[in-house]
Amino acid sequence: MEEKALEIQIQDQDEGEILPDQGPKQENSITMEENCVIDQIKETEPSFGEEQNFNPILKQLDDLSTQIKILKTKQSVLSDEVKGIADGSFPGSDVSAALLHLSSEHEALKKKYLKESSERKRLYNEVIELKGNIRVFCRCRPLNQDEIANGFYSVVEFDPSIDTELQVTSSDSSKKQFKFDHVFGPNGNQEAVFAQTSPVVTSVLDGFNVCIFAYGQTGTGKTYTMEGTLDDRGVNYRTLEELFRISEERSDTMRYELFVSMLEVYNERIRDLLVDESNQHARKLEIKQSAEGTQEVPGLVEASVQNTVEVWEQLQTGSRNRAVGSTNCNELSSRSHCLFRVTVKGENLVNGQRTRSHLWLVDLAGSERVGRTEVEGERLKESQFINKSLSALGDVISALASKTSHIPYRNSKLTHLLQSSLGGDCKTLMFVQISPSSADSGETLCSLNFASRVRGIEHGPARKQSDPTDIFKYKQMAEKLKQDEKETKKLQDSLQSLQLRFAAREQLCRSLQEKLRDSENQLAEERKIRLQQEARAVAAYSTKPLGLPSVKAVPRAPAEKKPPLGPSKLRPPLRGITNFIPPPSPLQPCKVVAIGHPTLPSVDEKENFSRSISSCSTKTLMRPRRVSIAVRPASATVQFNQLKRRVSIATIRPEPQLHSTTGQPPNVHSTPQMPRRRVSIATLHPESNHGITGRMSFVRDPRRRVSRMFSPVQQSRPSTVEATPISSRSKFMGSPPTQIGSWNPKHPTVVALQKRHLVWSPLKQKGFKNDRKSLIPSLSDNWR
Ligand SMILES: Nc1ncnc2c1ncn2[C@@H]1O[C@H](COP(=O)(O)OP(=O)(O)OP(=O)(O)O)[C@@H](O)[C@H]1O
Repeated sequence: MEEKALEIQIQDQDEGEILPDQGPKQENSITMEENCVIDQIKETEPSFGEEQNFNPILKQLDDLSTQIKILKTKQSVLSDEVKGIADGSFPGSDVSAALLHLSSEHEALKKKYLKESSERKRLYNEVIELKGNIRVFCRCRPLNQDEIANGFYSVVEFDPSIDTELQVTSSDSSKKQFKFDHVFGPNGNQEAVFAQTSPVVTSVLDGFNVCIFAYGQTGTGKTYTMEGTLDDRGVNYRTLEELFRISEERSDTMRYELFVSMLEVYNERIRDLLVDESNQHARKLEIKQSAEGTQEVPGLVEASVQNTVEVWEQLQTGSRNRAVGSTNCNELSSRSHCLFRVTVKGENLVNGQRTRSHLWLVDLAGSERVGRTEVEGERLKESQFINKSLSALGDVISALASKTSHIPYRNSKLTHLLQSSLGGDCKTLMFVQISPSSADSGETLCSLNFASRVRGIEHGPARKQSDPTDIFKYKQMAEKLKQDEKETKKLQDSLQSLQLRFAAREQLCRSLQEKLRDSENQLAEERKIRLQQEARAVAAYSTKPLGLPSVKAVPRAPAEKKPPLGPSKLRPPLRGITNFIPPPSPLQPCKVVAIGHPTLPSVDEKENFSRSISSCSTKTLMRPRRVSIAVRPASATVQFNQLKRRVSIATIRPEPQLHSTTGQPPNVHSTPQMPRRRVSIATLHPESNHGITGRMSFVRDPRRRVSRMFSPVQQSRPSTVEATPISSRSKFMGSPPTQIGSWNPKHPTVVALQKRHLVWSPLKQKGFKNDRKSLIPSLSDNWR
């Protein structure tokens, strides 16, 4: 015991001696302690020091003392070295500067790397999205021995040059074509299948949820595709292999941890397949929503896996525990949905960012219809549950396809579990497994139709990566676009109607132009005749003795009468006429008194006026046939208009005596409320009592335009002339009236002048595409 204590003491002392900060002082104290210990031993051992009683322990001590001395020497050398280093042999400022530079460079590179890494992720994700976040592959197994033996044949055709299409001949011999993201024929091997699958799978390492499931009739190869065999591994194993490979590749910058779980949904119950059957009863697994909004199964075993060997072990364990039944379709038919979940936890070693994502690999139960499997009892119940969950899957897919606000994920355990992996921001890949056999053509068509529905889903992944403000902006833009479209449609409609109206107007205008031309010709003709008549009248008058004032004496030959115009000639000329001013007449203008003016001329004045009229009556014949009279209500003087070819319109105040003079009916509208209505004024007639017979004044009905014009040839009935209401604008614009009341203007120009304001030509309007030159302005110009 004592020896042991001594040994420990010495060891302690040795340890203490090698400490660099203990100087020579400590060394001396140790030496003293050593001597002291030797003395103590000598005391306890009386024979100590004698040759014959030499103790091997003491010899050992001696050796140790020598060793200690050697060590002490070494220690002193080392401490001298350390002192030397501290004094100045350590790398100097250059090295420090280089180190600083390197560390800043390292930081910059780190930043660059992070940026590039996130860009790579983004681009990769974009590629996947472009390919489709929900992708559907179709895989057809080869005909098996039984089928060949039974004489069944293949009803599925593939075109080797097109790997996205297949054709199925149904029982009624009709052919139906289907198109998917990829089609694998009976010769398609597991490698080829995984080559197309791997881009989706690796998204899980970038933090995206992924779901791959195999759907199809029993015995079509769902388990073969997902699990495969020992010699020919399926998607599950290959996926894990790939994940390990990539995580190894990224080990410099990322650290990944992989966990696997395996569960089964059997008769709407969740079973953990990594737990022995004996322990199952104590556990009841339920789906709960986590704080992050994902669906979790608390209590589900998550086995950590480091390599593919471990993965394969777990897969085997799960497969053993899986509920497998027996039906007519397939002896090893799985009667449950098998879900293999890989949880990937990633940590970015550069920036410390962490991710957690799930990859679901699902082998669904057979999709065949219940009637086909000829089962009863427990098997029937299983089939019903399977069908219920598969139809729930179909409903979810259908709701996603139609973009309804409510997706019925909770209608079955299967869809509830896969909620975060179907639609939305995850990647989904579906294998539709089919049998080529003619015996299964009905089921094959059902499966393909279901898969086509899945393929019809429009993915909406942009939600995940889009900025909410961007979404709002896009929404606003979309709404604006909608409104713009509506307005454009409205404008197009109105443009169309305007074009129709324009075409109608143009047509009308053309016909009016035609008629105008006719009228002009007729007018020219008529004027010629008129001038001849007037010349004759002047000649006859000049042969008579002077003092014959009355024009009445001038015999009027029937031929001199202005030939009446036919109805078609009543069509008024257009605006060219309204501005027509005839060349100044060589004759004196005829004075005219405005009737209805407050300062009516006296009798003498009237006589003088009558004489004047008589004297100029023949001259009047030489003048243009129409004169204009304008009466200004405020003016006290009689105004004579310059003889023009236009009829002016006067504004008349209500004058009771005027009515009595002109024999107007008492109900003529002359109320003060309508003093400014315009009326048309008639021309003179030389035979009038006052020299102004035939000149009528009308107060116009506010709702009707009334015009009255007397022609010299109509002198026989001046007082019976009735106001002729001008037909409405539309009437004017339409075909010429065949009957215009009791009074028809005989001269087309008169009619035109009365209505000139109503003439409108669309051809005059600016902005119309049709730039055909209207005849109207040119005619007008000519007239001017
Ligand atoms: N592409 C294929 N190439 C070769 N053999 C295949 C192929 N697909 C399936 N098989 C074989 O067909 C049989 C049935 O396959 P599997 O068990 O995978 O079908 P299943 O759809 O999973 O059936 P269940 O719904 O009953 O699970 C298996 O023997 C499998 O080896």
